[in-house]
Formats: sequence, structure tokens, C-alpha cells
Amino acid sequence: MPSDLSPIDKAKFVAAKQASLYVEDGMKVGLGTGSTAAWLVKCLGERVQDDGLKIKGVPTSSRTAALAREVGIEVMSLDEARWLDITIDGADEYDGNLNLIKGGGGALLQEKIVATASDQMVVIADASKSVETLGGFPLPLEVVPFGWQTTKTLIEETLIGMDVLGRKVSLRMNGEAPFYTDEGNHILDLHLNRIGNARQLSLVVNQIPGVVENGLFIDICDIVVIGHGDGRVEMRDINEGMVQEARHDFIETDNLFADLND
Ligand SMILES: O=C(CO)[C@H](O)[C@H](O)COP(=O)(O)O
Repeated sequence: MPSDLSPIDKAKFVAAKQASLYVEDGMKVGLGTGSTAAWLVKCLGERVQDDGLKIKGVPTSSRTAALAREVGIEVMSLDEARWLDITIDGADEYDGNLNLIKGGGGALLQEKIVATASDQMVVIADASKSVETLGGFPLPLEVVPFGWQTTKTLIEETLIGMDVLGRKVSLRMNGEAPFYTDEGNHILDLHLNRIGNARQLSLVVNQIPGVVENGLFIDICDIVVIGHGDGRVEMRDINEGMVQEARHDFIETDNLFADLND
């Protein structure tokens, strides 16, 4: 492995590389957003260019769409695809039941729609994303800009009755200005520290007028592929009601890392 990739990037790369092997000729593939998902898009692009893999990609953000086109993946909208064989995406946290917090990159709405419209969702992550209980990572809520301060107050009041440790809510910024999602909405980050009942919280916050969607992915993810800096990958598969672990020693050449890092 080249020395210019940090251990965390190597971990992200091997998780992405392993997950790319789930993709077969003819599949419609949901393409996630974020730094780990970007490795996946590059790995798939390489298979398209070098092996003639024929896939159609449905990106979950304008960033991912641009990268997919750049590496030669044919891109289509979800409306054209309607249903997908697989979605592969990163996550900010995953727990033992493979429930997730997503949206660190602000793409949670499209990510949730695309993952839910897929036969299978595979998450790729490094081991630092593993948690006992969700909530250490601030939970993103996508909210419409109209009346967002009122929506924020309603969220704060709602949190008083919820099983959470922290209740601070902050508007995500992009420098001096509020952050805008691809859908033209804002993100409110909920600093909860610990979420006692993620399923309940997800249902309750989505009832608040102005909230479009939240970053909790409950019962959506099927497999988590966990990468390690030394090239090992573990797969946790929740299908058939149990979490199974497998290990795979990923052997990779310096050249592939170098190519993908370009
Ligand atoms: O949910 C996401 C974007 O909305 C990302 O998948 C998540 O933030 C993980 O990103 P990274 O792979 O860069 O750590």
C-alpha cells in the first residue's frame, strides 16, 4: 500500500473494494455519498473501464453524479430506474443491529429514498463508525427553509420527552451561510449523545411540520462491510435475523491504490 494513504483511507478503500464485488453485470446500483462512497464509485468505474462491467448508477447527490460520470459509469435517475438491485453507501455510525446514522455529508434524503428502493443496502465503513448505541454523531434532520427557526423550536420541545442525553440543536453552516442540500433544504444537527430508542425518535421527529426526513436508517441496511487499515475486511450480514461476521484478507497492489488515488 502506498504511504500517502492514511490508515483510515486504506480502511475505507478496502471496504469499498470488497463491497464493489457485490455488483454484477446488468445491475442498477444506488451510489452513496461521502468519502467512502467515493472510493466505491472509483472501484466500480475501474471495473466498467477495464472489465466492461455493464451497470447503471443512481447517484444520491450531485457530487456523486459528477464523480460517477467522470469514471465512466452510466447514470440514471431513480424515476428512470424505479427499483434498484443494490445500494452501497457510507455511514456516520452503525450499531449491532445495523441501524445507522447518516447525513454527515448532507445527502440523507436522497440516500434514504434510494436505499429504501433497493433490494439490498450495503454500508461501507471503517471500524471507527461502530457504536453500541447511536447518537454520538449528531443526528441530521433535513428541514425546509421556510420557518426553520420555528421548526427548530418544535424539535427542541419534542426532545424533552425523548430518551436522549443531549438536546442541543444547531443549524448546519457552509462558512458564513446556512448549508443547502441538493433539494434546497437546510440541515439541523441534533447533538443527542445517546439515543435510547432510535426507532421511536425517527417516527416522532418526522411528524414535526417542516421536517422532511431524518438521518436514522432503521431496518434498511442488510450488510456492513468494515475495512481496516491493514487491508482486512469484515462483513456483518443481518439477513435471516442474525448478524454474521466473516473476515477476508484483502490483497491489493500498490498500483491500484495509486491509480484510484489519482
Ligand atoms: O451519510 C453520508 C452523506 O450524507 C455519508 O455516507 C456519511 O457521512 C459517511 O461519510 P464518509 O464516508 O465521508 O465518512
